[in-house]
Amino acid sequence: MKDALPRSPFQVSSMLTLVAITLVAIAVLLLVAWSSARWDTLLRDSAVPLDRLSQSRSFALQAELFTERLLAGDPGSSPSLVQANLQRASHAARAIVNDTTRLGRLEIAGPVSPELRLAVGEYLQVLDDMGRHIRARLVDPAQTSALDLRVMHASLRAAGVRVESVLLADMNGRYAFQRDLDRLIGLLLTAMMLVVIGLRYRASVRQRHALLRLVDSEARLRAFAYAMPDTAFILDREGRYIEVFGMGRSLTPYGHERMVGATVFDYFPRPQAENFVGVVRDALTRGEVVRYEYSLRLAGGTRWFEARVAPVDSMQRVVWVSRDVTERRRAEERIRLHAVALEGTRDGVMVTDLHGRIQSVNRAFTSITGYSEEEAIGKTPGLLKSGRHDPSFYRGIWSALLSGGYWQGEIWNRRRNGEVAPHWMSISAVGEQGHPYEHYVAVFTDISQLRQFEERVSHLANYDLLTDLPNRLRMSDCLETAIAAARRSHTQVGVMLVDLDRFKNVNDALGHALGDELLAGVAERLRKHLRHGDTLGRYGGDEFLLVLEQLRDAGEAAAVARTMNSALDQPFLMRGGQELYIKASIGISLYPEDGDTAAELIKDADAAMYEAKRLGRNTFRYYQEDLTRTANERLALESRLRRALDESMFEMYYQPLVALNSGEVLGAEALVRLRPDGGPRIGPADFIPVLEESGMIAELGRWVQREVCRQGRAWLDAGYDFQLLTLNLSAEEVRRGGVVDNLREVLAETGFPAEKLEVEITESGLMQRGSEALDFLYELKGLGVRLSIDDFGTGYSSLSYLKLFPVNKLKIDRGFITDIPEDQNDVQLTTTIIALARNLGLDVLAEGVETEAQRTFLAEKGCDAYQGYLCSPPVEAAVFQERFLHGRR
Ligand SMILES: Nc1nc2c(ncn2[C@@H]2O[C@H](COP(=O)(O)OP(=O)(O)OP(=O)(O)O)[C@@H](O)[C@H]2O)c(=O)[nH]1
Repeated sequence: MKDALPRSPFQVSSMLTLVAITLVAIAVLLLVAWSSARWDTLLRDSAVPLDRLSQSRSFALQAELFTERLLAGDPGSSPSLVQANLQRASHAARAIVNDTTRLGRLEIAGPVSPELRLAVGEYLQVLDDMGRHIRARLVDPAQTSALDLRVMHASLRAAGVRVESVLLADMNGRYAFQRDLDRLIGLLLTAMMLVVIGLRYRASVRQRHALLRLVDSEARLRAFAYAMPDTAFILDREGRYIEVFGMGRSLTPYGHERMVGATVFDYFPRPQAENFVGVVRDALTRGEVVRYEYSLRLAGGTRWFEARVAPVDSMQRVVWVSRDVTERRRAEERIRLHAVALEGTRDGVMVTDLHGRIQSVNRAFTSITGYSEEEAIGKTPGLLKSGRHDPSFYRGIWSALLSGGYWQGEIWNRRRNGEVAPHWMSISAVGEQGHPYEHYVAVFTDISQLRQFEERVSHLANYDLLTDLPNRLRMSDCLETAIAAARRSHTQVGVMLVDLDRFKNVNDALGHALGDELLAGVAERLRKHLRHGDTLGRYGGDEFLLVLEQLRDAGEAAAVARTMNSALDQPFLMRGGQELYIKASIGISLYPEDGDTAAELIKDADAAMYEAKRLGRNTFRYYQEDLTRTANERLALESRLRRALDESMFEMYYQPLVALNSGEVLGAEALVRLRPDGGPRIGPADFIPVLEESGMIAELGRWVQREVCRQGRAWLDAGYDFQLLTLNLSAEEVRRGGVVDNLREVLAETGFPAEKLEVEITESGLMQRGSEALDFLYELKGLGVRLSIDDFGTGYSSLSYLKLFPVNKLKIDRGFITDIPEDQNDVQLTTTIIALARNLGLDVLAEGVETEAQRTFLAEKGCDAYQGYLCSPPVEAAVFQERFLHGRR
């Protein structure tokens, strides 16, 4: 599109000047025309009166002449002719002031001045006198002589001269204005000439300036064109180089001076040259700038150019500005390759601004995290928070980025589907060189598989392939750790080496494969019998190592050894259907007695194991001989108790509970005893701890509850009434759970009234369970049974707890009663416990009352009831019934 140029102020003023000059010229021409017309008029106005005057004088002279000729007798003259001439002379003189004469279309009617009118009047006067003189001469020539006529004529001439001078004076006046007018016109013409000359001069000066500016501008443009970094050509439509500009011309393969005049066909292969000419013609045809990209083979290799081809319409030429875009194309290519690489990489990439807002993510980000680009952009990386790291972890990342601009490490992220996975992440702060940071770029890899692999490798390094048990290396570490922990907590660690007996025979007889299967079976069996917190490993060959932590005493290790031995009692069923039996010999060593390093303890256990082998296998041995003996005794007791449980060798004894004020037997405390079985006598104080440690206590507890309720029901059914039967719950029994359920079941089954059953729990047992005890007691209480706290005073009851416990009774431990009333401390304590119970609204019963003095003391202090030898020791049910229930039927 061609734009109309706006008019410059210079053009506008030039035009105004031209118009003004034209108007002035027209005015001057009009003035000239007017002046010339006036000149005509003036000349005519001046000539006509003079002419009339001259006619008048001429007619007067004629009249005079005809008079003389008539007098002289000339027949050609006559009086009428004289008269006619006189009249004509008079008429002509009058016409000077009165007559209007027409000259063509112009009417000459000069203004008549009074001076003229006066002069003409005088002239007519003289003419009249002359006419009279002439007529008088004609009548009487003697009277009036020719001289008279001559004199008259002279008067007439003088009057005529006066008229003439007036006329000339008039004319002079008129000529003065006309001359002024002519001078004015002359001045105007001169001024106009000067203005025109001035304008012409100014125009020529301007033209010169414009030319200079043009030259200057062209020089600038040329300098600019030469200095520009691009290459520019002016080409005609045939592809001929008209001019070459620009610094970039050095990039042209040919010296540009040489190029001018040549055509593109001289330098480029025909197809390419034709393309160039095509572009030139396209630009010319379309009349607009055409863009065109092309490449040239130059000395340094192929280079790319981007051309803008602009038509110069009027000349049928184009300006071809060509820029070397090789670097840009390479940069673009690099960017494209980077983008492709970024999109193609398996690493997740996330770019955030400095506030942590995600601005861009790649494809791998989406595949690793499950979040699409749209979902991620604008959010913060908090999107991926797994909850596995505490705030200080993230603070650490930020402080590393802010101080060093870089962080690298493992981070757990959450996928969109909620899965949590470990990622190895590097975060770098990035920005243009020399500028502050603008973005953070986080690159991360999902290392779940690597972790799994590492775990697998670590598993392989630490675990045995066949049995999947920790291997020797791992077990040594594990033992070291256990020793360190035991050292801190002052507890014992048991080390047990389990070596299969005659395993070689299995291999030899049945083959290695079956041996392997058996080994795996043994590992599985031993693992099943592990206690919580113990660790089993394969130490090598057919040897297993067991680390027992938090060991209370040596006996506990023996119990475990027995469990392991008996775990192998059952045959192993092989895949092939064979049943195999295998036994093991076990060596035990203890930390800290036998050593305080893993190596030492294992060596000791090994020695003990060889001892067990030597003693006939399928047994265990401590590293220290006497420990083995004690353990054996303990094991013997355990098996005796086991048998007693299995064969119902336990029985219940009942000790009466007596009201202190009335002496009435209120009921009995049921106490378990072991029936004589041929072995040494053994009381509850000895067997209850063993039962507790071996876990048999729960079984015994269940039996006791059932037996007491059964007996109570039987007595009630037989018509013996009593207030209550109490039974004991061991703290271990409570810990193992199931008491409430069992009791509920027993009460329901036996039909024994819950309100007649009292459950005693030791104070220390309750305290061990802390706040859980409260829940337990309420559950128990919910059954409707009574609750009492046994051995009160021996623990460290918190009063606040005591207030909360839903108990009915406190039982004062026998230890406080024995020395009453002699021991003042005991007296004081017992008195306080009784007062405390009263204050809390609880019943109070004293155990172990053996003397009357004790009974009296307790009665005085307000104790409710007692039990003890003063009334009766615990007795068999039948005896109790006989002695204390009979009278109650
Ligand atoms: N199948 C199988 N056998 C193994 C493996 N590791 C060790 N053994 C074999 O286990 C046997 C261990 O023998 P020993 O413990 O020395 O002797 P033993 O026959 O068990 O007899 P005692 O230990 O003295 O009761 C050797 O025959 C070893 O070859 C294993 O991974 N697979």
